[in-house]
Amino acid sequence: MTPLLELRGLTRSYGSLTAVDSVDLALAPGERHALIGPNGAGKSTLFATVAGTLRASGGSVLLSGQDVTSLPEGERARRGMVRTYQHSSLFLDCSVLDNVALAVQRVHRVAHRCDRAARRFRHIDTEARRHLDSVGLLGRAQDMAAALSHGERRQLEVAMVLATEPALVMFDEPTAGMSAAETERFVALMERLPERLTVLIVEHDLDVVFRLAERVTVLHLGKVLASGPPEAIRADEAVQRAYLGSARTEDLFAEAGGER
Ligand SMILES: Nc1ncnc2c1ncn2[C@@H]1O[C@H](COP(=O)(O)OP(=O)(O)OP(=O)(O)O)[C@@H](O)[C@H]1O
Repeated sequence: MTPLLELRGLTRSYGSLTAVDSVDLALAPGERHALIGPNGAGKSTLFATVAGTLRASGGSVLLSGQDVTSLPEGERARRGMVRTYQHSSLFLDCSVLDNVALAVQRVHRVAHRCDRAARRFRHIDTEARRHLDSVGLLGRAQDMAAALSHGERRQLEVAMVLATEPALVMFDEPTAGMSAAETERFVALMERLPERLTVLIVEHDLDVVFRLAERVTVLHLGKVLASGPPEAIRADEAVQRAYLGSARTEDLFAEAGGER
């Protein structure tokens, strides 16, 4: 089967520093894949290079077998590869519903403005409400986005991503800054995402990673140190050594062998 996402020798340098070094990776359609690694391992750089936010210095990125390496981020998004940002990308002075309507409009290629005209087409309104419902925010549809809590804003961003009808969604540390309750709600939302969606997630909270991911890739010094199912990653001695001395070592092994 053709991988939904494939990286072949993907490399990104900053001057003489090779932050991402010849990374090979393949995600099957519908796979939930997490990218982890100690601080400075190259996760953010790899993520941005895959999304097209950063240019690759070498190697290639293939989406459903098509080489997208030379395409800018917007064109990759139009082809179904959508990323989230650590900082919010919402229109805070628009309603919650209008934020999603704008995302739906982009898919239907209708000119977008944050006012009532954004929803003058019934199908856009219906679609936007459906996506809001799927993330549990339909009850907040008429509120301003600015009135949402941090966790709710992240839920709204998921609705906006879903509205673009992506094949691959790349989440950049989605639970950063969330309370425990918000994280719990967010993980439940991620677990309810449509099965056909392929997900790549960079996440520092290893508890979240081990709950959501079917496969985990560990980066260390820009290279793939290990890639496999969560249980194998936890048991991997090279991974344990890479995390040694990091505050996250405990997270990595806290649940080893335990049930979730
Ligand atoms: N814009 C930049 N210019 C120069 N070096 C950079 C730049 N961005 C990152 N680096 C370096 O590249 C390496 C990888 O950094 P990157 O941020 O990708 O790692 P990371 O795994 O995401 O780290 P963290 O978990 O701390 O966010 C590090 O050595 C970092 O100092």
